[in-house]
Amino acid sequence: MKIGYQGVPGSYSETALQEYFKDYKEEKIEAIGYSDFQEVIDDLENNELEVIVIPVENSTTGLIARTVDLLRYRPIIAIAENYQSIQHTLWGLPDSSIEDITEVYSHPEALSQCTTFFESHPAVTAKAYEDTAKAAEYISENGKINQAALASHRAGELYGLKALKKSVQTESLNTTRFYIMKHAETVQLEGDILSLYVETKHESGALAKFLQVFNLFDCNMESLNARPISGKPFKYGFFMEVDISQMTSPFELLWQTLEQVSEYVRLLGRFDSAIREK
Ligand SMILES: O=C(O)C(=O)C[C@]1(C(=O)O)C=C[C@@H](O)C=C1
Repeated sequence: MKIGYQGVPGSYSETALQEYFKDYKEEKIEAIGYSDFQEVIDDLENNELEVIVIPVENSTTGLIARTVDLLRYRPIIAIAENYQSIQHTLWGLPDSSIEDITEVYSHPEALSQCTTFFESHPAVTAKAYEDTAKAAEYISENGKINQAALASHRAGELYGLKALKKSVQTESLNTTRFYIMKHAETVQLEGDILSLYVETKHESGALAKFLQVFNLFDCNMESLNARPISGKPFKYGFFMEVDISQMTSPFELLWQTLEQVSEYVRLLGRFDSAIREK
């Protein structure tokens, strides 16, 4: 089975993939790293890949808009979620020390999870890189004593680097949530959590009407995020997740009602919570 992720070996996405599929025995797993989220998602849509693992939310910085914005109009669907504790280590060359460091490379998301480190080290410049593990690889290959990377324990070890500081992230409980996604045609929908994206009608109370449906169907709202709609300045679409475990009506009825009160609604995922007690 071909599974796509963004990054190179040692990235957090690869770790999420390995952990989620660790007990999978049906066929051999081929993990394929991509440099770009758009390409990973395109290849799932084109059936070049069977599954993808992508980060969608972080406990420190919130919605990962770079990825979820790409999911809005595509026939792909999340069938599960996975949570990873993200503990960033500052990795340098074997003979460098933290006082030598003036440039720190990492994925933009990882850099933004470590703002207090940069505030307390004003001489250090944050440099955006494709992914955390690739940044570690770059430090190793570039051989400059003043450069370091923020990356996982596994990435630092894989690329032969020295840990200059552990747990650099601002929040000790820093956690990233990943979606495990498949092509919509190949999916059997089940699970208590619905992930959806909606654009409401342009009339007063339209969003309130949409949300009222969840109240009527005994669905518990878990999250709501507004994102700008491309090509429509200052118009917003909404990402939301709801828990339907208390719902007694058929799913189809809920869905028909949501379609009636929206301009556009797409199911982005249906799965069981990986952390909530049943
Ligand atoms: O660069 C990586 O290691 C990734 O897997 C990407 C990513 C992200 O996009 O959020 C994944 C988890 C962490 O939040 C930091 C970076």
